[in-house]
Amino acid sequence: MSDDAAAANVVRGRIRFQDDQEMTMRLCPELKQFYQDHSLDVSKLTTSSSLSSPWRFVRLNPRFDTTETLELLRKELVDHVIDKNKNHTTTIAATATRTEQEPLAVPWLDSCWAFYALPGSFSLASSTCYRSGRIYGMDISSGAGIAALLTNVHDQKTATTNTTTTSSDDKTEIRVLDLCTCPGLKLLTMADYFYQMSASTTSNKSTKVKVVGVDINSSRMDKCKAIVQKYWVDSASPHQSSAGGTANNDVVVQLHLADGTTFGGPAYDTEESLVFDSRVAIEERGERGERKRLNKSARARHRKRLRQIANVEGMRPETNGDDDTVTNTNPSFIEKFDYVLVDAECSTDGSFKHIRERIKAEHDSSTTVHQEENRLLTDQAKLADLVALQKKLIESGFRLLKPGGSMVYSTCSLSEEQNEKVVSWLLETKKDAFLIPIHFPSIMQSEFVTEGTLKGTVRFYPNLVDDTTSEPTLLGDGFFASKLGKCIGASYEQ
Ligand SMILES: C[S@@+](CC[C@H](N)C(=O)[O-])C[C@H]1O[C@@H](n2cnc3c(N)ncnc32)[C@H](O)[C@@H]1O
Repeated sequence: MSDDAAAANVVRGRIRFQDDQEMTMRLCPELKQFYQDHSLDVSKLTTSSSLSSPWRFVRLNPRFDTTETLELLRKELVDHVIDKNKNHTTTIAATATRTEQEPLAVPWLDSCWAFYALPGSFSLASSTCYRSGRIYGMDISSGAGIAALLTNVHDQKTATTNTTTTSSDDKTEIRVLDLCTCPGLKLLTMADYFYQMSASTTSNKSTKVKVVGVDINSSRMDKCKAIVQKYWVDSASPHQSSAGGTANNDVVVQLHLADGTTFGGPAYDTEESLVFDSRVAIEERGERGERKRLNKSARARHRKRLRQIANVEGMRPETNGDDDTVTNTNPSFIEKFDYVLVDAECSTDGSFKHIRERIKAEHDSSTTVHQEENRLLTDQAKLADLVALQKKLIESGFRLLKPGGSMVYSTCSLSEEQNEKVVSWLLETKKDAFLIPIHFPSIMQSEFVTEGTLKGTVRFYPNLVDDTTSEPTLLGDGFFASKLGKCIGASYEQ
């Protein structure tokens, strides 16, 4: 075997090299060292175009008929294959594999999450299903993080029919917080999960769910608002909406433009931060019949309505339950949450898109943003600032978690400093915090999904293996996830 051929072999967590690429690009030495230190053998990298997943993952929007969406997707995939093969004389049936023509259900995640894999070459931007909001583009590793947060059983092979832990009949509201929410794909996954639960419930007593997203970045928040509305989170279904049907008020989505490290604290002003509420969007759509750009007076009414909601629900001093006296030196002024996601700002070094951009940045002086990102990994002072922010975010998320609730801390970094060490820090500083093991039995035997260096956490390494076989495993991007619980009551074992 030649050296190049040997390099093309994939071992755990390593990037696949293609020896037919002419141009070899190299990372700056520090960055190269970083990846080597984190199990990514990047001694030689090919052109940026080769550094991508064989798969593109999508999730189906439950507000549309899923059989219909899958049928439409199938047609789009066939067109895609025709397009790819149009310069070849052989027939499509002879050249296209099943995996190219079928949306493939991800076998290792419960089907309630509706994740499908499409060929990596399929363009979402030109897909009608995507443009009409029938499918979301979302990596499967991120999906696994949400499954870990909202369910106890994470793996398809062991999942039972009822995976929810939340549909207790005597509970009136489930509260979910996404502390770093933009652009909002995980927020939508959570809202959709509860939407499906409420749509399928047979109980007369409906469970109300509030999903609250927080982010500090205003341009990302604008994008998030657009995404939330694109996917009809503020409606039962696009068909029902255009036909004047009922909207879904059981799952409310709220967005706050705010600093997650102080959100809900004493000096915190909900009235200022609330920028979207799905109930207001539903009311406005009811008045106007369809979504249009708001004019000046409509914008003023919109602000007023949001303020009214914020006033009613916002600055509510919490009751002095015995749970808070121990954990909370910074009492919260909003009701606490059953589920908290802290998908923290990170150095993004596990993500395909960012790795690609990083490599380009090292060779192209015009891409200064990504050169700056590269420095995040190699400049110790910048890394320390980032870790300090992550600690504040995880601490804030834990402060806002109800005793008995669950929280996921995740990043798309492979760095221990930003992952296991942040979680260990929280466990050491909060006496009522404990780790809940995340387990995906069928894939954790694969070379790309392992337990983290902290027992019970999980690491997904970016999967660049061309596993487009008849029974592919379907793994995605680099990701780290940990699940934490909060003890109930003041007297607990340390
Ligand atoms: C990894 S991204 C989140 C991705 C998002 N969870 C999703 O699935 O679409 C991290 C986000 O954290 C936000 N962020 C950074 N510092 C923050 C802070 N102090 N408070 C709230 N959000 C913050 C960034 O603006 C960014 O949108």
